[in-house]
Amino acid sequence: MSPNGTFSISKVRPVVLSRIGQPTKLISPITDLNLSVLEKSKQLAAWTAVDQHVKPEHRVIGIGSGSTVPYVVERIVQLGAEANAERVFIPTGFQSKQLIVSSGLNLGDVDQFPTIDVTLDGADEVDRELNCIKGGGACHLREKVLAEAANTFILVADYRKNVEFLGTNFASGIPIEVVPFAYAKVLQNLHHHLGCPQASLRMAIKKAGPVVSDNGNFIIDAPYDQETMKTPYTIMAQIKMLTGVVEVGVFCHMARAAYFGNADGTVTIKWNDGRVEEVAAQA
Ligand SMILES: O=C(CO)[C@H](O)[C@H](O)COP(=O)(O)O
Repeated sequence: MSPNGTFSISKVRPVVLSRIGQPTKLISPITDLNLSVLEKSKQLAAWTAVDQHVKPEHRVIGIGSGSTVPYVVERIVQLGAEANAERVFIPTGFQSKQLIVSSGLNLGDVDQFPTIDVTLDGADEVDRELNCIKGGGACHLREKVLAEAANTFILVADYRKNVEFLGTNFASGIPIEVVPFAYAKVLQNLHHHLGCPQASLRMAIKKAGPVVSDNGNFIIDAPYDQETMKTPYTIMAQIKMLTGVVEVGVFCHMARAAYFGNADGTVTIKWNDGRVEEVAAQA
């Protein structure tokens, strides 16, 4: 890695190391010299996940949202026009729809294809049991539908998202999509009945007023203490029961594996059976 934070190697011999350090399988070489360490880690996670989970026989593929997912699409495009000709790609929102279309891939929707072979998506944070926070980009309603519709749901993220307990680095809280007219009532419930006095309506940056989701709804961010976040299913279920809530950005027991690109060029893979693998590219 160069002092300015970019990878300075033009090509490396790719090797996958298992947990006990034995080479097991080849992965993608590092070839792009211009990406920052953070971007490279996202790319490594995404490419490795595509290489391991997008199978030749897969026909319906879910594409998630965020800044890591473009590398998923980049890798899928590299599989070639012939490999992708018979496939249809299902987006989780406006961003991934644009990505699919601009990449020349076939676009579908989940109402046409309610069963998906594999969905690959980003995450705001993932804990040791593969529970995750999603919705930093306000797409978690469609993301959860595509995660549930998928036979295999895979998370891709950079090293900052790999945590023991949710809420460690992602401090803004649990994203909650609510129907607009109910937002004040949901906030009141969170403040007074669900132990979250800091819950607030997410405001837009380059627009006056609140963030509006792709579904025309508002987003509330609800930060909870670490003790609460140690049992994310409980708080997720309680929030979901509030009338006016459309979806909660906590996904429990859904992912088969999470791929985290690391700053040193390795990838950590956490599996839903508790295994943890280290995948390394060696010069
Ligand atoms: O949940 C999401 C959007 O609602 C994204 O998947 C999440 O925010 C991760 O994004 P990034 O890859 O940019 O870190």
